[in-house]
Amino acid sequence: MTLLDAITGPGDVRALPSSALPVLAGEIRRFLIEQVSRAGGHLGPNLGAVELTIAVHRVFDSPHDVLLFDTGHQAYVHKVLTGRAAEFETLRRAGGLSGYPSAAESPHDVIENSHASTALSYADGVAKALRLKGSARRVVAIVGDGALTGGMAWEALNNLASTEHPVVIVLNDNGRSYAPTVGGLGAHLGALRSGRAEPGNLFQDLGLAYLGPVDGHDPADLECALTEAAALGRPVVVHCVTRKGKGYPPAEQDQADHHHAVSATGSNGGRTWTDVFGAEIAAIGEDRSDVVCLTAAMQGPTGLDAFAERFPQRVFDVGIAEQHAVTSAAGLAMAGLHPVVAVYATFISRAFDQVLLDVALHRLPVTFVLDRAGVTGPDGPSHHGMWDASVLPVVPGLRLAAPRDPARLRELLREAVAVSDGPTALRYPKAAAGADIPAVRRIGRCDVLREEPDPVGLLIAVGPMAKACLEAAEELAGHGVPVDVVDPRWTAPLDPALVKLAAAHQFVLAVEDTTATGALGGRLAQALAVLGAPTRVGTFALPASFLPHGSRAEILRAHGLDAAGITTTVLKRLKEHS
Ligand SMILES: Cc1ncc(C[n+]2csc(CCOP(=O)(O)OP(=O)(O)O)c2C)c(N)n1
Ligand SMILES: CC(=O)[C@@H](O)[C@H](O)COP(=O)(O)O
Ligand SMILES: [Mg+2]
Repeated sequence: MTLLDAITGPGDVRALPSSALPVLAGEIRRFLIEQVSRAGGHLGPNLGAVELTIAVHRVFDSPHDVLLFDTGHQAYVHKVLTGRAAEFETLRRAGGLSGYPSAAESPHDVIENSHASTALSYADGVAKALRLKGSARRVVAIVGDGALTGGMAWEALNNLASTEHPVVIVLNDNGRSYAPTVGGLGAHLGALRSGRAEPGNLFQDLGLAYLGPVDGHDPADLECALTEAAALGRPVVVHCVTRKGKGYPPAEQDQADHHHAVSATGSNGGRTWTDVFGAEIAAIGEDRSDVVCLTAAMQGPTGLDAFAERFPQRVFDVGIAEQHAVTSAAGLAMAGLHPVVAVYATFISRAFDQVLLDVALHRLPVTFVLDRAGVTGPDGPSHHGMWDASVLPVVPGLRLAAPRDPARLRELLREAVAVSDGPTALRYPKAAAGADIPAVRRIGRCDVLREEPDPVGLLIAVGPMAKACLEAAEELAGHGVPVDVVDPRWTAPLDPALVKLAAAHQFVLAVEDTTATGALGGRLAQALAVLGAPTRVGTFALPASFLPHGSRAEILRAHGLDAAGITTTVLKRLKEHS
């Protein structure tokens, strides 16, 4: 029986003698390495948070005290210490443990959103409420150095600094996001870590108490500092210095790669959309010296490494700061360049105002490349890229494209960076990019992929849905239901040629890897209604809800967005209207 076997909750962690803590930490590391290497997930961040999380649970009393994990990818140790070790076999799998805190799993879990830089704002709000309710519960925010590069974090610190709220800010400083933390803050934290804080202390200058730097892998140091912080009764930063991947040499030596380890079964193989983008943007960089790229602390994951290697002066990592990235891109465009902002689709939501009023209002040539669009998979509801294709079409002058295959990604990316009078955006999923799908002919901006002599309907295959739509069309032909298939390529604004093509069919179904609200199908239906066309238009997309984690294929299949589901839906809807 190991110490870990006996941990059913934080009470068991607090009951351990200090002498047992290094043994427990070692057991937890071995457990994480085994579990995460098999299932995939955030190995490096969690190996770095072992002692820190043990200390937090020994000094504070969750769930009476409120523990707020920023981003939440480093909460595996928290899950182990709150009685969920036995469920780790199911980590990030459909129906199993989430890779982030989940209130449905435990009363110890609070923030479910995996978007960084939010924990201090939650802490500010929770602390204000507890104060008004006369509660003595304490509030603890565990925040990474990378998350501190997000603007929200400083909006919250600005507020917290003017209060006497007992908020303990555990700064988990390993000096990195994926890559080393950038900017003046990265340098300042480095100076504080080394004790060379000649320019003073940013946190103290704001009016916050500061304790540190503390060895984030020394249980006694950590408990002493957290106990002192808890007794202060005012907002305090406990600056813990940790190492990402601690205790596992491969993760310590290649910290970026082990930030998010792929499962032992490996990825689904094959060239990904990100690979295709990465090669093409580097080629474009050769042809267009005005093209520059921006990343929000995710140069590698968004495929910009090749461009950065070739053009180091033309790629800008702004930290986890998507809002700043977009408006800085607006500045770059105002000064005559063509910026490409590469972010995951889910994170562009954070910068909608900047896209709308800092870029589009000025009709600036900024191109947004939205990776991980649509159903993302194991990262769960706040990582699915399900809202960009609904919100971006309301931006006046913005053109949105969805490539169906590698050739179209290259083609549409070049079309996008050739636009000089407004913003453009491309979106593609976290998946193998598959083979090229040739067009029969082009109408307007659309590619006709299949054309029947006497079709009963039209499938509008948006982006990566093309393959499943063509397979469905083949199945439908076997049922004596011939349908045409068209790929719009540019999904917003609506192509008049697409509207005209749809008006020529009795039945049209738009198949989309995005939430149904605001999708292309709805906008097409409105346009056809204005024309008075008799066409029946349907949208076949994801529900307007938060989808749990699982594999991309499982989730798409569950919502009928595979060939079989599309076939069934077409037959069902044709029958309803017969
Ligand atoms: C708004 C937002 N942008 C990007 C990401 C992707 N992301 C996940 S973890 C991470 C790095 C976080 O660094 P840090 O806060 O220092 O935590 P660490 O992994 O070092 O423990 C990033 C950029 C995110 N989760 N949220
Ligand atoms: C927590 C976070 O936002 C990232 O680490 C994300 O989990 C990475 O996902 P990918 O594996 O799709 O790059
Ligand atoms: Mg970090």
